[in-house]
Parts: sequence; C-alpha cells; structure tokens
Amino acid sequence: MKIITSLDNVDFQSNATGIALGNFDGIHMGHKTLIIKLVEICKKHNIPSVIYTFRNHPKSLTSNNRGPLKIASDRQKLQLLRELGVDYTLFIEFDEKQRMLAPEKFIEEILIRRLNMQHAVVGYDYRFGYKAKGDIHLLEHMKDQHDYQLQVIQPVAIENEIISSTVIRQLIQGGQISKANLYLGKPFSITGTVIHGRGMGKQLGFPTANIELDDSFVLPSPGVYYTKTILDQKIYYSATNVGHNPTFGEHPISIETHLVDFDDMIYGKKIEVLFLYRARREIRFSSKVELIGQMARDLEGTREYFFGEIL
Ligand SMILES: Cc1cc2nc3c(=O)[nH]c(=O)nc-3n(C[C@H](O)[C@H](O)[C@H](O)COP(=O)(O)O)c2cc1C
Ligand SMILES: Nc1ncnc2c1ncn2[C@@H]1O[C@H](COP(=O)(O)OP(=O)(O)OP(=O)(O)O)[C@@H](O)[C@H]1O
Repeated sequence: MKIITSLDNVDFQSNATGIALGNFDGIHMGHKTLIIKLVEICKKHNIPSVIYTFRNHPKSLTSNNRGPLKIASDRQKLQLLRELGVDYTLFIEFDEKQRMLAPEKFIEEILIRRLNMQHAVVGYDYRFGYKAKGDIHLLEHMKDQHDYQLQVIQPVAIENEIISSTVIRQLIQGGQISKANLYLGKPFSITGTVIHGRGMGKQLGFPTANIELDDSFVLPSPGVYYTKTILDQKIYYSATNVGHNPTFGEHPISIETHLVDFDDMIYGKKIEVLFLYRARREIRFSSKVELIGQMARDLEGTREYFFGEIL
C-alpha cells in the first residue's frame, strides 16, 4: 500500500480510481465492510483502491485544535488498511483550505479532477465539504454529470445498534470493553513505552510495567482488566490496572500491567496492551495486605480467563 500525504503528490490522470472516504478511527466492523466492498469493486474493474482520510480529525479545526480522542494510532490505522488490501491511502492534513471547500467543489476539483474517481464507496451517513453540507444525495445527484458510480453501504449494526467510532469511544470509556471489541472486530489496545512508576509494585510482589500515556487517545475506564501484552513480538498474558492507585492516595491516571510469569527489566521498551475483559473496578483498600490479596486473586482470574488458550 502506498501512503500519500499531500494532494500535490498524486497523479491518477492515466488511471481511474475507486475511492472510499471518511475518518476511519479504529477501523471498526462498519469501516471494514465498506473497505472490503471498495477493494472488491476495484479488483473487478481493475483499478486502484484509494482511501481518502485525514491525519487530523476534521473536528480538530473547529474545537480548539482537539478532535475526539483517538481509538487507534496512525500506525495501527495504516496497518489495518494495508491488511484489507487497499492500494493507496491519501493521508491528508485537514486544513482551512479543505474546510472551506464547498461539497460540489470537493467532488469536482478533488475527487474527479485530481483523483480521477470512477467509483465512490461511502457509508449511509457520510458528510463532507464546508459545514458538512455534502451527503450521499449530493454524490448521487452529481454522478451522471461526472460519470462515476456510487455504492452506498447500509448501516452495519450489532443487536440494532449502529457501529460508529463515537459509540466505540463511549463503550471504552464506560468500561464496556468486550462490547467495544465486538464492534471493533478485534481487541482495543494501547501502545506505549514502559516508564518508571513509583517502584511500589515490586514491593507488593507484583511488578508492573507502567505505560507512558498520550493524552490524544481514549482510555478505558478505571478498573482491572484481563489483557494480553505484546513485547518484542511475543505475547504474554497480563493483568492491567487503569486508575489512580487510591490505596496510596490519589495519583494521576496510570496504566500498568503485570505480565504473568515474567520478571525482566523492560524500561524503555515499547509494549502493546490488548484489553480483553474488565474484571472489576479499582478499589481503595484499607491496607496493603488486602490489596496484595486482591491482586493475587486478579492473577488467578487472568490465568482462568486464558486457561486452555495456546499462545
Ligand atoms: C492487577 C492489578 C490490580 C490492581 N488493583 C488496584 C486496586 O484495586 N486499588 C489500588 O489502589 N491499586 C491497584 N493496583 C495498583 C497498585 O496499587 C500499583 O500496582 C502500585 O501502586 C504500584 O505502582 P507503581 O507501578 O507506580 O510502583 C493494581 C495493580 C494491578 C497490577
Ligand atoms: N456502521 C456503519 N455502517 C456503514 N458504514 C459506516 C458505518 N460506520 C461508518 N461508516 C462509513 O465509513 C466511512 C468512514 O466513517 P467515519 O469514520 O467517518 O464515521 P464513524 O465511524 O461513524 O465515526 P464517527 O462516530 O466519528 O462519526 C463513512 O463513509 C461512514 O459513513
């Protein structure tokens, strides 16, 4: 898959394209359905498949430079698009010029003139152009004039709830991780560098890898989770605490994971923690001994959860 970060660097003049448009945060089951359809159409017509997406969320220009918290990193997003067989990802900076573009002009100047679009694949609720005034009706209306085909993907839902990045963020923040994973079609994960904590974990008999947090990402609600941790391309079972360690006073939120049957020094290493199941809320214990007892039960729970699974 080729990644293109500026419209100035594209040249599809000799090649018609199929394009899917959107933000695609998390590449959830709705996004996957749409992208699989795009790739299928493009293969059938022997044209390259193109994803048109933005590096920064369009809302970041109107909400004090902060779009919604991200579910997935750029790296994860691009990896998933690659795995789905996409040929090109246009990974464009959403700037004032893009924001001011009327939807008709976006179709004419960008999709048709620059990108030579022959097939458009969009979801039922896709909005674009200045003040999000463009929608599937406009795309439908302009298709004969510009000679392209339009495929609208009907809402992908699970148990009558339409999947969207917004709903998935709410599920993660609300502690409903299993449901979020169902909608994502894979476990929600957080990647980061292992940093020094207060050294208390070791004292308790449960050393933990604390992850350096990036405040542009969504965090699971405080609690203890059964997780898998990827370190140096190996997968470990782990129990992860998200929270403020209230037993020791109130601390800024941290994510720390205890890898089962592992005690190497991993400061400075990158790890990815995959959240699978929320076991309980975080508790303010009245003594260290009680916390230690509960952590031992959490590890037992982790082993039971993964029992029978072969890594
Ligand atoms: C599986 C697990 C469960 C935990 N549960 C709690 C909890 O319920 N309440 C709490 O105050 N801290 C909890 N902790 C956090 C410990 O207090 C924490 O590991 C300890 O303070 C070490 O912090 P440090 O890494 O900054 O040294 C938990 C940690 C783990 C790994
Ligand atoms: N559940 C779904 N079913 C079908 N199409 C979808 C679904 N969710 C998103 N899409 C489509 O996928 C494309 C990219 O979606 P986008 O990321 O912009 O929306 P989203 O997942 O609904 O996010 P948000 O919650 O931020 O609006 C759009 O064309 C959108 O209409």
